[in-house]
Amino acid sequence: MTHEHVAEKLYAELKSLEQVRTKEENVSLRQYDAEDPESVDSRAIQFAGLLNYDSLSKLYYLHAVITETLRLYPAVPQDPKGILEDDVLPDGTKLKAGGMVTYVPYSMGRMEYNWGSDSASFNPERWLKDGVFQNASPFKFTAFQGGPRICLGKDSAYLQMKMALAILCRFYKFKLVPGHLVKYRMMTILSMEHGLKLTVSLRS
Ligand code: HEM
Repeated sequence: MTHEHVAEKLYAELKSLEQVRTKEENVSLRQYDAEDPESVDSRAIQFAGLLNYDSLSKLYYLHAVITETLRLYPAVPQDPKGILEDDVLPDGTKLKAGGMVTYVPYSMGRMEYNWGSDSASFNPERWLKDGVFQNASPFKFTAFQGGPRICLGKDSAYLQMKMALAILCRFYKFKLVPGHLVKYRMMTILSMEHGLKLTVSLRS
């Protein structure tokens, strides 16, 4: 299923970055205009110059799109643990040494109990309140695990994903090749059975 309205909303958010460029930034970016100011390379370099920790942290819709993607398609879909000693979980479940216990972000991200009746829908808006991103507990949104062993690279991962996606979604449109079968393979890392075939076209 395509979500063209999401791509257009994201594009609008990214375009708005260009309007808040300061005088100083315009001056420092001018050097790239010299050769061919209209080439996509030149414009992408200029745009990349607008991306920094502060500007990226205000891209709430982009943050919501990434988080909603990881809710439905967590990079680590299931996370098993070996049991070293007999133990009892807070709900009374008894664990035996030598066994395994697994939490499953793929299923937890789709539970109506957690996400409501539209849990299966891709809806970035669920993460926004008055346009501002609202975090969920890491025990509800478990793509990065929670507690003392939570992913140490979470912020770094968001920064990298936001940087790459901001440039790609500002300059290109992506369309799924008609008839291409999108199928996931559940492994330690969620991967795609047949890859993801897309047509890429340049935005103006
Ligand atoms: C979308 C990207 C990422 C996802 C979904 C993700 C997810 C996770 C998950 C689920 C765990 C827990 C694994 C376990 O049960 O032991 C984990 C641990 C960890 N991640 Fe990530 N990760 C991502 C990117 C990164 C990046 C970019 C870095 C480094 C810059 C990183 C560094 C770590 C480290 C060091 C741990 C081990 C923490 C510990 O056991 O104390 N991760 N990550």
